[in-house]
This record gives sequence, structure tokens and C-alpha cells, in this order.
Amino acid sequence: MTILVAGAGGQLGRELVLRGAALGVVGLDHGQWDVSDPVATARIVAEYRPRVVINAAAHTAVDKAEGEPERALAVNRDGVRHLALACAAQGAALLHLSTCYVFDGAKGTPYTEDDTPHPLNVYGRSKWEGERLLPALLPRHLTLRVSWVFGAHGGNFVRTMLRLAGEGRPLRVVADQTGTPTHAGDIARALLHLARRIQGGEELPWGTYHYPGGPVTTWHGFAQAIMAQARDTGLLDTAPPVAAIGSGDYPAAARRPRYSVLDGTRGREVLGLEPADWRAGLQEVLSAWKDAA
Ligand SMILES: NC(=O)C1=CN([C@@H]2O[C@H](COP(=O)(O)OP(=O)(O)OC[C@H]3O[C@@H](n4cnc5c(N)ncnc54)[C@H](OP(=O)(O)O)[C@@H]3O)[C@@H](O)[C@H]2O)C=CC1
Ligand SMILES: Cc1cn([C@H]2C[C@H](O)[C@@H](COP(=O)(O)OP(=O)(O)O[C@H]3O[C@@H](C)C(=O)[C@@H](O)[C@H]3O)O2)c(=O)[nH]c1=O
Repeated sequence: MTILVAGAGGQLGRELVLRGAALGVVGLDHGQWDVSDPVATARIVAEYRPRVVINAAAHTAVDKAEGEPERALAVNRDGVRHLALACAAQGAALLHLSTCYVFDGAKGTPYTEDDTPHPLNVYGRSKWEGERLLPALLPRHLTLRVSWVFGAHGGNFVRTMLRLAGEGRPLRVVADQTGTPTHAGDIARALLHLARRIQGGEELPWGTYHYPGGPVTTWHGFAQAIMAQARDTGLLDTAPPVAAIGSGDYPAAARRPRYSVLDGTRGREVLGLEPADWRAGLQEVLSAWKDAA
């Protein structure tokens, strides 16, 4: 039976489709399936009759969302409602994604699934409003909260840093926001592992889980690693210096949490999800770009 992916054109969606071909993954991109449309969502899920739906669709433009909250909510909250109702009607389970940005960062130690979200920005609020709908609408769901996602496909921090370096621009990156980058390929692998278990008839311990990458760093530390690994891979001649700045030196429309680290203990113990090392994921992405250059 089909594993149906919404948002298949995004960085996670692309990985799911590429890595899930042998499992019968069918991916529909934004143009083919708008999850903010309840009628289309009900029709598509009824048509494919999947055993599992993976929701990789989201409004992820964190600064832009501040100026268009209704658009963020239409996808990140209402889209989740439409998906949950459609899955419930067809007996499908839903694998959903959320974010470390549901937390405000004030805790300063890794966030567990028992911590209460308190988002600082519109994107984080819209994601929290979406995930909190699920328990009442669709008991058979898993929400995986992930953080600082990067991958070979689509826009992300790694691509932005390499573009700025390639243009010879001075690199200045915030060193007071702490978190864990996570490779989209590793998230896709984790989701497909769960989807396969559901396909095999297993009833999983449904609910919310954290799936962080490791080790913990800052955006500045991540940028330094990107430069060093890009040089070693031959994408850059030298690793340009990255100046450490404070969040106040990088004005942005949306506030970001100073501390975004998720505690992956429950996901590891209950679901068997091993946090992946983002440095290996970064190498995979850079090597793919080097091969394609
Ligand atoms: N990116 C990150 O750093 C993080 C992401 N996450 C979560 O992980 C998940 C995957 O994110 P990621 O792959 O990185 O995001 P992307 O922005 O790369 O992909 C999201 C995809 O969703 C599509 N989309 C937007 N609106 C709709 C809609 N109404 N109906 C269907 N598709 C739509 C987008 O299409 P289009 O481009 O045409 O709008 C895009 O292809 C999301 O739930 C996100 O919140 C969590 C933590 C960090
Ligand atoms: C490009 C750039 C960014 N920054 C800062 C801005 C910001 O605080 C931080 C990260 O920048 P970005 O805007 O790329 O990242 P941002 O969009 O905040 O990333 C977030 O995306 C959403 C979707 C999530 O769910 C989060 O987990 C997280 O990954 O780095 C610099 O300091 N210098 C720079 O040159």
C-alpha cells in the first residue's frame, strides 16, 4: 500500500521520494496537492488510499511569515487539520513534522516532549497550532519535531553560506543561537523506517517525538564547519573566516530562540530513532554538489 507524501518538492519531500522509491512512495508537490484546500486533500487521500501519509508540506519562510501570518496558518495549521480528517476517513496514519521553533529557548537545556511550547514567532506559532490539533482528530499520528534542517535540494543555510562565500562577501553569523543542524536525508530515513513499520501492520506508540541531529553547535559554528568541509571537498579554494556576531547585529523580522536543542531520548528509546551526526550529513550534501558541479 502506498506511502503518500505531501510537499514532495521541498528539501525533505525530495529526500523522501528519492529514498522511498523502493517502498512505493508517491510524492505530490505543491502544484499537484495544496494541503490548505480541504476538498482537494480529502479527494487525493481517498484516491490513493495510502496506509501512511507523510506531511512534508509547510510554510517555512520564518521572516516572511511575520508579514503573512494567515498564509502560514493556512498551511501549517489548517493544512494539518485537513490532512488529519482525510486520514481519519481513510484509516491512514499520519507522519507529521514540526520544529524546535515551537519553544522560546528560555529553558537553556534540551527540550523534551513534556516541555510546553511557547513560540516566539509566527512560523513557530503556526506549527504549534497545527501539531496540537492532531491528538483529537487522528490518534494514529506521529509528530516528529526536528531542527535546523539542511539538504542537497532546495534553499537552506548551507546553500546560503556557500553562495555568500562564492561571491566573496564577508561572512558574519550569529553565535548566540544554539541548536542542532539535521540532514534532511537522515530525517527521511527515520520517517521511512517508521512508515515501513506501519505498512507492516505494526501499531506504533503514537504521539510527539523529538529527532535532533548532533552535536550541539551555534549557527556560527555550523557556518565555520560548512566553510572548512567545503574547502576540503574542493568546493572552495580556501575556508573564508566567519565573524561571530550577536543576534542584535543581524536584524530580522522574526525573533529566533537563543536555544533550540531538542532532547532525542524518548525517540531513541521508544521508536529506536538514533540521532545522526550532521557533519556526516553535511559531507554527503557537499560531495553531491561537488559531483554535480
Ligand atoms: N527547513 C527547516 O530548517 C526546518 C523544517 N522543519 C519542518 O520540516 C518539514 C519539512 O520542511 P522542509 O522540507 O525543510 O521545507 P521546504 O520549505 O523545503 O519544503 C516545504 C514544501 O512545502 C510546500 N508547500 C508550501 N505550502 C504548501 C501547501 N499549501 N500545500 C502543499 N505544499 C505546500 C512548498 O512548496 P512551495 O515552495 O511551492 O511553497 C515546499 O515544497 C516542515 O514541516 C517544516 O516545518 C522543522 C525544523 C527545521
Ligand atoms: C544568512 C545569515 C543568517 N544569519 C542568522 C539568521 C538566523 O538567526 C540564523 C539562521 O538563519 P536562517 O534564516 O537560514 O534560518 P531560519 O530560517 O531561522 O531556520 C529555521 O528554519 C525553520 C523553518 C525551522 O524550523 C528552524 O528549525 C530553523 O531551521 O543565522 C546570520 O547571522 N548571518 C547570515 O549571513
